[in-house]
Amino acid sequence: MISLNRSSFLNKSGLAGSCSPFSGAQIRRTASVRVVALGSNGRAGERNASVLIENTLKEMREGSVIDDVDSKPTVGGGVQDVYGEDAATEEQFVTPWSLSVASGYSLLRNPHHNKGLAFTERERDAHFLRGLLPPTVASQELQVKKMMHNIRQYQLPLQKYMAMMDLQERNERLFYKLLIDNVEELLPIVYTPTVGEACQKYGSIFMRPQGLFISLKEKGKILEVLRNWPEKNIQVIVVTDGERILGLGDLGCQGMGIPVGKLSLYSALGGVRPSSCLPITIDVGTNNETLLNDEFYIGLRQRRATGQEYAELLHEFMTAVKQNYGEKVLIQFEDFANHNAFDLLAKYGTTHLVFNDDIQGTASVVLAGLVAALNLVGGTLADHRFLFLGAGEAGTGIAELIALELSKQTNAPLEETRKKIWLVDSKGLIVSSRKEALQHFKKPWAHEHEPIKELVDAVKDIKPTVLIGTSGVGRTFTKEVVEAMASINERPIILSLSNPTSQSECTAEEAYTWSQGRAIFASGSPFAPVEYDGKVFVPGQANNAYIFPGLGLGLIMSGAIRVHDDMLLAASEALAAQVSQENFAKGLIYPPFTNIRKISAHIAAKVAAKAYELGLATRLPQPKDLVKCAESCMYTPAYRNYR
Ligand SMILES: O=C([O-])CC(=O)C(=O)O
Ligand SMILES: [Mg+2]
Repeated sequence: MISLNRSSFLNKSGLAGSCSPFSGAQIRRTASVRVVALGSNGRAGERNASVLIENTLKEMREGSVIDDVDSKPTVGGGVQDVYGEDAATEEQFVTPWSLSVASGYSLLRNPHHNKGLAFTERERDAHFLRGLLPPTVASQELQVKKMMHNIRQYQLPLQKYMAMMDLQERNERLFYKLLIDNVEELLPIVYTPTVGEACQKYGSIFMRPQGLFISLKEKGKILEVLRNWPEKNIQVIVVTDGERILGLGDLGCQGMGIPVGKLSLYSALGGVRPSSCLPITIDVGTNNETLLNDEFYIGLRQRRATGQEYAELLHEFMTAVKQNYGEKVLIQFEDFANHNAFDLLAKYGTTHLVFNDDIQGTASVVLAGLVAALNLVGGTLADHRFLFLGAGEAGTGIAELIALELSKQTNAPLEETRKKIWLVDSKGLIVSSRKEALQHFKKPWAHEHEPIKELVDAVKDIKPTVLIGTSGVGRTFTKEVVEAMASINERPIILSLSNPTSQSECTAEEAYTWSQGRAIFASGSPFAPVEYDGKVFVPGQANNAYIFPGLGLGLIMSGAIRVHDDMLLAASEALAAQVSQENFAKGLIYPPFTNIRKISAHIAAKVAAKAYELGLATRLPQPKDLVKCAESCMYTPAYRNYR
């Protein structure tokens, strides 16, 4: 006997929260598929049932079940809850979708539906699970407690990472419950710094593939590859080509850890449903000799394709994504090398819903921190002078967003406000005499000045109030540099943004010690609190993880079709507004991650409001209360009850 256990039994309104973009007709049609399929489930109808199921699954895969139902506009953005699983409260029932042969075995092995020991007696009866589980029925809370206990036993962060990935592949809701309820503790595991180490060792620790791998071998077939992914309703893609993974450089195909990690934050921190998230790694080879010679390397064993070959593959990818998922799928570019990142953003920014997290997400989070820091140091943004070490994606991206904000605040042209911002790269201060030889994204920062080679001399000469590290090179904010900052400023603002921890320009301890406890410090990867001179200093984490989940949610829920710089400013403003007096009192310029879902809802609301204001939102009419809308859209990982 074959049973198709897949359906959506929704709450009465059939809405995924009060803001569902979902039409009733779609929902009825989806539900009826299940009724028909189960209706043919007797022995006599077995063959017919299996044909019907095949066809139904094929239809669902191709989207016709969901898409061709209604002449009215249907999905206008929003966080789709296609099967109503998240709309259902804990009291309401859903049916888990899984194809089984008179056994719940496949249900137990389906990470979207598996609840392990939390399957109730009733569910064990209804879903052929008897005997496949030991007799105990455990609550999700108890499972969380046990998992956290187990994870804390591991000595090495990488072991914790592997345990978390294993859980994600085994029981998705439990994974997200763990992550959401223990965000401060687990963020450094599923994200920076541990994810960096995981990418470096990805081939050796590789167990089950996560995400979609698109290599040069798939040229000409990318649309087919996308269709191999089991989920049809994708709303967010994070894509990397692995060439600049954090500050660790070219990790080729092993960069997959990054899109996987970023998207788990989309769901945990931003409430975007996991089934609508798609991690992708584009493998065009690697120039990393160590990996090319590593017998466990999982990617193409060739040097990187460049030029036309690269551009063609990327273009096929971008075209296929739009063709398969439509205009409103968000594509987040992540950890591309400078030479491709700026070009891809410029090329596809006008035709696709794209943003580059390293250029724009990082810029937004840093601007938020600087605006918040004004509460501690006083003055306006225009009263400050900014010096960067590192003039790549993050450096020039942040610089440009600061200049844009300054221009809006002071009505001065961008060319003028840029002059308050100075950048140092590996060859020294970026000045006009170097202009000809500079890469295009550095040219706007080539101001009139004598050449200066060393950072410390640039600090002494420019006298910045804010020093920002985006170099990808660890320990470059030396004692001399920090002391110079502290001799110029009562409260020097020092941001060491490079990731992971090994690449941070200085440690929290160094920043506080060398500035005699006067620095306002934040870093890209987390540092533990530091005790100095009998006082405890809590460093902030200036990481784009504050921004992209809320930004993405705002784009999706408004049905935005393009990302605009003003949305990044809106996100930044929303984040800065979430820093409380209590945080300031501790010297913090970012709120703690514990409240991140609330923060993301506020960011999403501001971003969506901006999308409506700019005429870039397609989900109409505009919901009245965007914060409520964002909150009601959010995925929650509590188990659903199965009928
Ligand atoms: O992933 C992170 O932690 C922040 C980021 O985008 C990067 O460093 O490339
Ligand atoms: Mg990145």
